[in-house]
Amino acid sequence: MNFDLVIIGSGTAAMVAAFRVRAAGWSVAIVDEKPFGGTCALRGCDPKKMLVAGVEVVDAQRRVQGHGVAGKIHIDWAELIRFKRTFTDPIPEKHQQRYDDKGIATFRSRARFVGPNTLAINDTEVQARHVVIASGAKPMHLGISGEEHLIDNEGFLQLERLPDRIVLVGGGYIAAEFSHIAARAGAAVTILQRGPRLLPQFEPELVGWLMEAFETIGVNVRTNTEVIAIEENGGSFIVHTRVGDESGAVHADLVVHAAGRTPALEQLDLPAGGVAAESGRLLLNEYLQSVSNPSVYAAGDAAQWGPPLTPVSSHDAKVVAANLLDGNHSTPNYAGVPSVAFTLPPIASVGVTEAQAREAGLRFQLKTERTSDWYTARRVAEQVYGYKALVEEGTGRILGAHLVGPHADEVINLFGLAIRHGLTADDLKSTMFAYPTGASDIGYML
Ligand SMILES: Cc1cc2nc3c(=O)[nH]c(=O)nc-3n(C[C@H](O)[C@H](O)[C@H](O)COP(=O)(O)OP(=O)(O)OC[C@H]3O[C@@H](n4cnc5c(N)ncnc54)[C@H](O)[C@@H]3O)c2cc1C
Ligand SMILES: NC(=O)c1ccc[n+]([C@@H]2O[C@H](COP(=O)([O-])OP(=O)(O)OC[C@H]3O[C@@H](n4cnc5c(N)ncnc54)[C@H](O)[C@@H]3O)[C@@H](O)[C@H]2O)c1
Repeated sequence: MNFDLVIIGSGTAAMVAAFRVRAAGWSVAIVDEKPFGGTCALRGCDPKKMLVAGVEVVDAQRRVQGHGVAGKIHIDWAELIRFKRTFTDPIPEKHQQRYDDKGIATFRSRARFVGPNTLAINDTEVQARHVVIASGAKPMHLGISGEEHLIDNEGFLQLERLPDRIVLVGGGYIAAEFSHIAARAGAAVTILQRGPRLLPQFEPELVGWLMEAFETIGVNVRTNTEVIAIEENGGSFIVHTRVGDESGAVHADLVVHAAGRTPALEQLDLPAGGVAAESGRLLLNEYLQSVSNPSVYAAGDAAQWGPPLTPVSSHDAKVVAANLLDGNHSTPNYAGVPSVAFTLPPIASVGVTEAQAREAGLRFQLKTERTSDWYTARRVAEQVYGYKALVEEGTGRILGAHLVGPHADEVINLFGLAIRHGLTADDLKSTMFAYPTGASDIGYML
């Protein structure tokens, strides 16, 4: 079998690249060992946010108690998971149908290199003029005893029953988001974070304000706490920890991996394809092309050239498709990529942080404030609301914006637009945003 292009993976990066290259008339094949759809649609962003939709109601109910709304509601976990499945279950077949309609060949199998332009798929050797590695990321290997007891994001999002005691190992995006879901659904949740604070990707002050929300819902957050072993104990688990020189233990019915993800390259037999990698990362040039095998490109979480986020996977795929079709000319541009952790309320960030701006020697004006008394927060009885904004001296361009509170997940996109397209603080201030909306606060943040 021969193809102009074989794409390893069927997530966002693979799908976007496949459609673009196929539209130009190339023969294209997609190969994934899991059902088609990838992490975001099946095991990440989308199913997670369907669970968030349920617990948002519980959160709103808590906030407005005593403000004209009475009565208690609760999460029926099994029903919430069924609701999620109304979205996720049909996806693989829908994607298969789309590939069939466009004449893209599909393989449900693991792929590995057996030569620079040859892949082993289903025990068949497939020749590929080009290969795109869009194999995504997988939970990092922790190298601790009892690691096999961890479930990952896929397992958590499929739980038919919510266990009573849940431990999340790690303190980044997944721990923050899953803890907010599980605690509001009734579980006792503990986060064990090796680092000194939760969500190190976000501004420390804003994370500090958000910690009140973790306290309110009873999430037990332990920082500077490294998980060193997981022991099975008659159907439940003992999670062994180290805090400085002290050791400790936490009992749990479920232990979830939230300790980082790394490019999924192990199974690909990269040396057989002459594809260079170092410390678990592909060696790529600025066109997202392998430095050692020019037939091979990479996109999305597998490339990890930009932040491991869905819009980045899509952007990378467009860059790679353009380079495949018209020769190397397109390079990724990650300016203004917003990032949100979907806690309740959400925390969001785009552009440089204050620490990055100082380190880079940028000249900027900084405005930061906790704004629990602003109308946007008071209207929904939310205490956690605040921002930090960095505006470049001289040009007035927005360098960074960081938000926590109601609508942060939507408003951050306007700052993203400003950063990506070089808009200034005056441009944003002179824009008439609908009132009263989250965006109508932007003028006061600058
Ligand atoms: C729990 C969770 C929540 C997330 N939430 C968000 C969010 O809210 N917003 C956001 O922007 N991002 C979010 N992300 C990140 C986002 O999901 C990823 O950045 C994105 O899905 C990556 O897409 P991709 O196409 O690069 O890879 P993937 O979608 O991961 O696709 C890779 C595919 O390759 C397949 N594969 C791997 N190796 C092989 C092989 N050897 N042979 C065959 N197939 C193989 C895998 O089975 C997989 O299906 C989240 C991630 C997780 C884990
Ligand atoms: N909303 C979103 O955009 C979203 C949501 C979920 C996941 N994601 C993506 O998925 C990736 C993975 O998410 P994640 O939360 O697993 O990783 P992360 O990198 O956000 O956080 C991992 C944390 O685990 C800690 N850790 C590592 N080993 C540990 C140990 N042995 N004991 C205790 N703590 C330990 C680290 O200190 C780190 O802070 C992220 O990089 C993100 O890009 C994005």
